[in-house]
Amino acid sequence: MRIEDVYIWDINARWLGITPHQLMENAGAGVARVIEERFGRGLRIAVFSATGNNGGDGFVAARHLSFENDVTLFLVGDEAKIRSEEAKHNWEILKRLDFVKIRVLKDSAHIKELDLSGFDVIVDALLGAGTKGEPREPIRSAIEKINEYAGRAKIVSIDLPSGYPSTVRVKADFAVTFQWDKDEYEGFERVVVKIGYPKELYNIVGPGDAKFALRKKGEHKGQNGRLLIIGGSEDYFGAPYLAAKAASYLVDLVFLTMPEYSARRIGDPNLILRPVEGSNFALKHLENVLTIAEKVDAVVIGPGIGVDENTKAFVREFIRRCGRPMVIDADALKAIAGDLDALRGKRFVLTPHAGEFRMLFGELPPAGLKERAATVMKKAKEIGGVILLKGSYDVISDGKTWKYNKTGNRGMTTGGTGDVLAGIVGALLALGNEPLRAASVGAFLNGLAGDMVKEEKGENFTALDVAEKIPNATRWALEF
Ligand SMILES: NC(=O)C1=CN([C@@H]2O[C@H](COP(=O)(O)OP(=O)(O)OC[C@H]3O[C@@H](n4cnc5c(N)ncnc54)[C@H](O)[C@@H]3O)[C@@H](O)[C@H]2O)[C@@H](O)CC1
Ligand SMILES: [K+]
Repeated sequence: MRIEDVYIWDINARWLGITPHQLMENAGAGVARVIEERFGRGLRIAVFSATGNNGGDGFVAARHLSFENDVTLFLVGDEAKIRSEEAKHNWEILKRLDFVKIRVLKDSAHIKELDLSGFDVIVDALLGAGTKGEPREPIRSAIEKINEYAGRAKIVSIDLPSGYPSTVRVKADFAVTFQWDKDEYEGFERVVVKIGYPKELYNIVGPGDAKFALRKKGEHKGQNGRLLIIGGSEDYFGAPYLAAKAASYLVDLVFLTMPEYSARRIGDPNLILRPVEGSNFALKHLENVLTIAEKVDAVVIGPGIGVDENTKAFVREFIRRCGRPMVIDADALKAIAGDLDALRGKRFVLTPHAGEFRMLFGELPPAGLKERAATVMKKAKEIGGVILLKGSYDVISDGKTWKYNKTGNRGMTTGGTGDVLAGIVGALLALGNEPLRAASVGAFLNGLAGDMVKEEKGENFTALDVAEKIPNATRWALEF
């Protein structure tokens, strides 16, 4: 597991309603269970907790262990410094118990005098994932004290040997780590216990993914993404406009290239217009549009671009020659159906609904979520890119893994919400996100914006309403 995944899953778990209290209870109980399974019961056990959540896990473990063992809890530090609600809660419980002995060790002098020779097991809950730098006093003395008993008592660390990764660390027999065993932990034995994170976290898209995707990179104009939207035809100008409008809330610069005929109807100062002559895209525009694409970080092609044969040839050639990550949407999907070779070696997201999926791959996606995911994953693998299959649950895959998104509502069947989605995904690509993350978070934010509009207006709204709610959806995710 990567630290990044764990960060995202933690936030998404909270979004699903899983509380820090539940996690701490399961963590502490898991530690107690492992100790009793390995060493039996009727033991004399010392638990060393400091004032962070690692210490909080220690408070819970002490309570669970005290049912059948003789437990002493050593608090290293000042009880006023116990930080989180859940750790405080568990500390207050411990203080009400009469069969758990508590000793508060505020300074190193008291720790140095300790005699731990009567204990069979020492539980180390001093420092965990929140450690910064070498352990400071009085925790450092507590680590040294525990290490005096290495080989004599069993030493079990919670999450990490306290002090890790510095060399001043507890010499643990093993550490009990929680559910997501991080790859970067090494040099000590680990026993992994599950603490109630559901399996959905591997696949569901939530605010954790969004927070990660929306981190700002730079303070200067253009450093936070430049996006090009290619779309519009004699029949449509609203679709590319909606995509551009949506993207303009997320990136610094949005270039909109459209046939002059429809570009004339757009007067939005937030967008940079780059019209091409005539009423439809055709091969003669290719070099010009490729030159514009060189100046941007990502491209969206397709909204309202139409299905004129010359336009389709333009789309195929553009995709073949463009070196930027691309969102290929709407009519552009029609242009590449039957010529998926154009995608070879490209970084891209296709955004079909079920009908377009069938047009591309010759089969309708199955109905059940897992079956649907398997199909999307297989096709994504075949074409070497990301597919975002739109539906009541959106399914996204890069061929290696898959995600699904549950935000959104029936009101979003209104025309143009797909264009908004393409714009958001393009913007997230332009911000430097991997196509899988851009597509997943795009689906999430689009649906969330739609849900926010529904709150206000009911189910009858327009795609422009959705686009205009993107700042709110983004803020909600960043503040979650
Ligand atoms: N979802 C989660 O994040 C879960 C976390 N849990 C536990 O929470 C732990 C992380 O908790 P926290 O983030 O509170 O961090 P820790 O409890 O690891 O440590 C933070 C505390 O130690 C202090 N500290 C940091 N570096 C220090 C140093 N070098 N010397 C002395 N003091 C130092 C900080 O000021 C802070 O008070 C995990 O290791 C795990 O045990 C579990 O309860 C399960 C769920
Ligand atoms: K620890």
